Amino acid sequence: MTLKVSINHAYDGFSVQADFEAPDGVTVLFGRSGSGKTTVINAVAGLLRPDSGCIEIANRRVLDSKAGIFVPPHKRRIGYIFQEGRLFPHLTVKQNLQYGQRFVPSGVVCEDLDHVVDLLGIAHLLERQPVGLSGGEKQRVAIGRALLSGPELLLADEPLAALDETRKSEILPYFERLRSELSVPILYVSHSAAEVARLATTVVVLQDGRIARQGSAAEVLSDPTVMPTGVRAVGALLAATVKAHHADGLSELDVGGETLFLPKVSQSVGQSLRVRVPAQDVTLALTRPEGISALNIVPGVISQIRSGDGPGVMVSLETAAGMVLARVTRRSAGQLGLVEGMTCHAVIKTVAIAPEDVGGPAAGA
Ligand SMILES: Nc1ncnc2c1ncn2[C@@H]1O[C@H](COP(=O)(O)OP(=O)(O)OP(=O)(O)O)[C@@H](O)[C@H]1O
Repeated sequence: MTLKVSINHAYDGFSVQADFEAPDGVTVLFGRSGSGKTTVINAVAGLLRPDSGCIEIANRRVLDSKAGIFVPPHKRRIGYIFQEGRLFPHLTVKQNLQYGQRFVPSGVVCEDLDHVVDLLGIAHLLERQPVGLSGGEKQRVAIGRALLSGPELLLADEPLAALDETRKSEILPYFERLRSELSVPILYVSHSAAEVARLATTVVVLQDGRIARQGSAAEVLSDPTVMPTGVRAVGALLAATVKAHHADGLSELDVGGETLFLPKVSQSVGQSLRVRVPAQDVTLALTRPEGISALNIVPGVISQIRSGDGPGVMVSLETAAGMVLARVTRRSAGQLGLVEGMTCHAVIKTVAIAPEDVGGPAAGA
């Protein structure tokens, strides 16, 4: 099932022009505040009628301005997850979930309540009222309600934005499960590189109402020219497998034959995962360093050196583990004589990799 969007919409002083396709999996609409993300997602939901354009959900045309087609929101077969759960306060969790089921069109086979409850780990909450639930619990119920409405597309507008870091990391694995266990595509709005790294199958970057780039999470996160959140968020996305967990709190990963030690990850041995390695946490050395505290040293060949206006340069290193990026100063690059084609070593501090940089499985990475 695919979502196809081609819309134009103008406000006073700002216009949005977006043309993209969202295949199965999670498509993240990635952009700064005010770049037009909500305008696009609201047009898909039918909450906004764009000036012109076409939108297709699973081969059904829900908008065609030329043909005068505009399917209202409740007939679009969309599950919408808002920033804050928006549960009905007078209903129990179970009743909130059952409310979603009222919208399943007759003849449509939909997710089963028990399966959704299990998927989201909310069985123990079913008889509770929303008032006592944590932000993360509310959001899981809201996801469940959206799933139970028999959607052909899930829309999530910054669903983690209202949560603190702990709650965010509690919810992210559920979105990962939705991505791998359901066939419903998800259009997910975010301005967080970590969420893109964890979830995105495809990324659509919006800048000033226009699509600046569309590609895989690995491609977008490694391109300093399109990163909406600035150069500090640029990094490589590596596909890894858990090899072992050690008693000293480290996990050992295999990344294309290279070994990477990280603070203990939650995945079990044999599982695949994605690891985001921020470019600014990578140091370069011309020879394999010795007597150094960093545990991860990965050799590679410099494939690209990009410089912008600032003091830093972005060095891409082709390694057995995949492309690793290092952000170093222009001065260091000059002193080391870095040039494309040169062999050097990426030094990655274990503790620089945060838990939110690690997710799994690695599908679509
Ligand atoms: N109803 C409106 N009338 C006029 N301008 C609007 C309207 N809605 C949005 N805009 C403007 O359009 C631009 C894009 O807004 P939009 O909400 O789509 O961006 P966004 O990327 O979702 O931002 P945020 O992450 O802050 O929600 C902004 O400059 C906003 O001020």
